[in-house]
Amino acid sequence: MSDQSLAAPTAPAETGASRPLRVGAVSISDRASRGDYVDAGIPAIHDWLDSALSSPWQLETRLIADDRAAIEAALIELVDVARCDLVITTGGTGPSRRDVTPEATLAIATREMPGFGEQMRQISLQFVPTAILSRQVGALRELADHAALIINLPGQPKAIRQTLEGLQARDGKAAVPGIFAAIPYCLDLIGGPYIETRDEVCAAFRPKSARR
Ligand SMILES: Nc1ncnc2c1ncn2[C@@H]1O[C@H](COP(=O)(O)OP(=O)(O)OP(=O)(O)O)[C@@H](O)[C@H]1O
Ligand SMILES: Nc1nc2c(c(=O)[nH]1)N[C@H]1C(S)=C(S)[C@@H](COP(=O)(O)O)O[C@H]1N2
Repeated sequence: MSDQSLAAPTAPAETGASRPLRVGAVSISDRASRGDYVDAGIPAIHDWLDSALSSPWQLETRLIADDRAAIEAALIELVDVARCDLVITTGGTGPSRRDVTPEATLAIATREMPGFGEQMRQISLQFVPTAILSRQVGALRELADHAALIINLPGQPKAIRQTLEGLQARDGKAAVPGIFAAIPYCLDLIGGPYIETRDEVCAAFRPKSARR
């Protein structure tokens, strides 16, 4: 975890109530980044956000190799320079030697948000027994005047929708809620824009007192 002095603990985060959500999408794959196959990670993140978000948003994308320094640099640039509110990574969360996305994320983060990793593994276990192999984390990077939530998704492109959206039961209710249901309120709390979702894809949950 990076030096806590990055965040000024008493400083209010930048208020972003009425601007578009800025999202960073980072696909981390040795083979996709050198062109062995076409990257499917960024399109999957884009398409899911497009289906789920009803309020305005913008996307900044990066395709990089499983290289810790490159991942850290991309995350820092997306938060500090591009001023993303939310950064979604895909790939590099497993146990292979080249999988270093969680280490890079925690190295540039100010605080971990353990619920995201826990919930994503719970969701993924409904789809694949190897879900326990993902070391994915969620974390905040907090600057004096801006903050972002960073979440790691597995590299398998199908996992992107599964973890963000969760699993619907036959009655249409969420059998296992996707992690995105908690993201709008998390963004409220860290000073990001107030975002809205399409209930049929992802019903955002906010306490009554936080609804507008
Ligand atoms: N960015 C991507 N675009 C398309 N398919 C991908 C991508 N990342 C992973 N996959 C697919 O998901 C599978 C599992 O992903 P995993 O992250 O374990 O790949 P990997 O073995 O680490 O290799 P690499 O980092 O070169 O993608 C891959 O074998 C590939 O079929
Ligand atoms: N939803 C979902 N989660 C998943 C998977 C998947 O196919 N779907 N693959 C698992 C596997 S096989 C691995 S090794 C880990 C890490 O994958 P990564 O290195 O591509 O991030 O994610 C796990 N989580």
